Amino acid sequence: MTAAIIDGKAFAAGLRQRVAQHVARLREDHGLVPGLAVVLVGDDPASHVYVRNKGEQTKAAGMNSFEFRLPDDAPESALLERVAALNADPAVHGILVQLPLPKHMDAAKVIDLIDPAKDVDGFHVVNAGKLAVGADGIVPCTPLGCLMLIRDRLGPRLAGLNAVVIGRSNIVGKPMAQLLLRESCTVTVAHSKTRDLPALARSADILVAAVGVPEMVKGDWVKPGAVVIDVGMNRIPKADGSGTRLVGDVAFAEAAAVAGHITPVPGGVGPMTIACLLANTLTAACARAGLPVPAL
Ligand SMILES: Nc1nc2c(c(=O)[nH]1)N[C@@H](CN(C=O)c1ccc(C(=O)N[C@@H](CCC(=O)O)C(=O)O)cc1)CN2
Repeated sequence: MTAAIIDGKAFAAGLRQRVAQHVARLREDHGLVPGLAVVLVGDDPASHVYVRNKGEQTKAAGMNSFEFRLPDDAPESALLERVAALNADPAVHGILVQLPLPKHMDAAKVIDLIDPAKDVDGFHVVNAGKLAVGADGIVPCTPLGCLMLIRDRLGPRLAGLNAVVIGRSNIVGKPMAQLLLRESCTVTVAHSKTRDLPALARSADILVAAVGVPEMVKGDWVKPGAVVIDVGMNRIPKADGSGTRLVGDVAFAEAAAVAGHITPVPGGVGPMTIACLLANTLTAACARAGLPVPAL
């Protein structure tokens, strides 16, 4: 079997277009322009690229983009003050603090200060709690994007399928498991202490790898025909020593020989993250205005 490749880049482009159409209607019918504020602390080169892309894609969708930068050695209080000001700003519907933060800052404390209604990352405990109890809230972008890609391949009815999520982070693994549970999948969350992970992975109709270990999931971990979603983004040295290349948590060629559907890295889950951020910002703006939240 050779898996069908899930083109996250194309799917994300379609989602951004649908968001832009809703944004245009919101402006025409209600004079409302959603606004997204992104706060970047420090000099991490990858974060700078992600934040620039977020700004460009926000504007391309017809929304207002506000960007704030703080130096690497800024005190935590400066970031907390910025978040408090954005909470109070009526032009801002979504707030995102780019992670990772410098070591002297406590990400949990910063996220805790974000107004949950503006927490377009869906990382606040209020939004995590809403997801856990099945209430409407803001869902973290990467797992939301993964679910959209899974649904696109398997249809809306995932009930009864076995899903294995490798990784238990608050940002991806746990919300991914909650989303699949909400779809009535039978969900197992695996982690570094899981016994016989290859056998567990082989039981999965849906296998999500979000562990941060380059090419850890081998071909013989994959059930024939499974949907394999690779959230990993790992830079490893090229074989000829001429720089680095990006690989996922899945050994792509091996897994693609067995799976039914598989996301590549790059071009799979990654582009969905920013597209879902735009969708969450639209959702937050509609919710605050008391307007129906569009189905995307
Ligand atoms: N506050 C947040 N911080 C971070 C998040 C997040 O969702 N919220 N996620 C990541 C970074 N990230 C967005 O912020 C992000 C990462 C990767 C991509 C992407 O499109 N990746 C491409 C490859 C890019 C490359 O070549 O390096 C792909 O996979 O095709 C988008 C967004 C951590 N921080």
